Amino acid sequence: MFIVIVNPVSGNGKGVKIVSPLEKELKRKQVPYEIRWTQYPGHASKLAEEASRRPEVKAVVAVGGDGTVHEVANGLAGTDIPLGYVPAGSGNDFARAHGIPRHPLKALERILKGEPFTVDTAACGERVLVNTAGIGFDGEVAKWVNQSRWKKWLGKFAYVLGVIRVLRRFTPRKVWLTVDGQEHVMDGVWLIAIANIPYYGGGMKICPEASNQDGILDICLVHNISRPLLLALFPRVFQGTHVRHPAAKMMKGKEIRIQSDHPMVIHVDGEIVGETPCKVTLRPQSLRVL
Ligand SMILES: Nc1ncnc2c1ncn2[C@@H]1O[C@H](COP(=O)(O)OP(=O)(O)OP(=O)(O)O)[C@@H](O)[C@H]1O
Repeated sequence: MFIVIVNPVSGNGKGVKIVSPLEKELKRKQVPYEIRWTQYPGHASKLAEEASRRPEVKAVVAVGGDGTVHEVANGLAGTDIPLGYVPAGSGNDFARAHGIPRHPLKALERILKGEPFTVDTAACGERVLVNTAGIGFDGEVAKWVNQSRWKKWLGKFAYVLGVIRVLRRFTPRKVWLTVDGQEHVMDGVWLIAIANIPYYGGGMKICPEASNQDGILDICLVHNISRPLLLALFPRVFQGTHVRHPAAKMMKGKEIRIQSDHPMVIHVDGEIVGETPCKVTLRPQSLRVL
């Protein structure tokens, strides 16, 4: 039995549109399935957790964007039930990182092949991080994008608009960053990204070396840079060449603690989860993916 969890608001309604061809294909292939529609933010986690307790369930398939993957993975991490993904969002960074086809039927074909592999996740408070967490400037951008009506019209380009908007008013902070027990005290910190995959915000390659199969988290901290220089540096994140700039400090670690002189907004996989202080801990090989 496949449980298909669909977020009807993802991708400006794309999630809804692709359900009918998916159902047609599942019926044609005589694959037993159930469709579950999410009714509110957070519902997908609950549905996935319930599904994971049913012995007849072989996999849970998320249909939506990275927010839906995040929620379904939160319900499945630590269990043996694999996560399948049919992309229907605007960013689709999880799909990009795993080479999951954009075409729904091709993505389904891959799921039905049934070749699961295991990936790392990380714990951030109560949440399981699958893709990337962003603290500070990134958190503010994610907050702006999630609340903005522009996402509906601009898709992933809403993140670019968000960067420009937030840049004008963001104040860099003093940060105490502890990576595997080693403390770094940094002034003028704009952002700290903690990555399990290279991308966030719809293809921005914030930590080009990040991999969810290497047993370590990648960190990109940007500090001591003026507003105009940060704006000039920004386009380089799409190629991942920002890492060569002296304002970008790249690190790796398994346990990361962050404190700041002022609360900084945190997003986990694009969802706002709170403010600093926070702790992110690697959970190696904790999620099965199809
Ligand atoms: N029925 C619902 N009504 C309102 N919001 C929902 C519902 N179901 C899920 N959500 C919320 O919708 C939000 C957006 O979902 P998701 O990230 O999957 O799509 P997206 O924003 O289009 O894609 P992406 O994150 O890849 O850009 C998530 O925060 C999720 O919690």
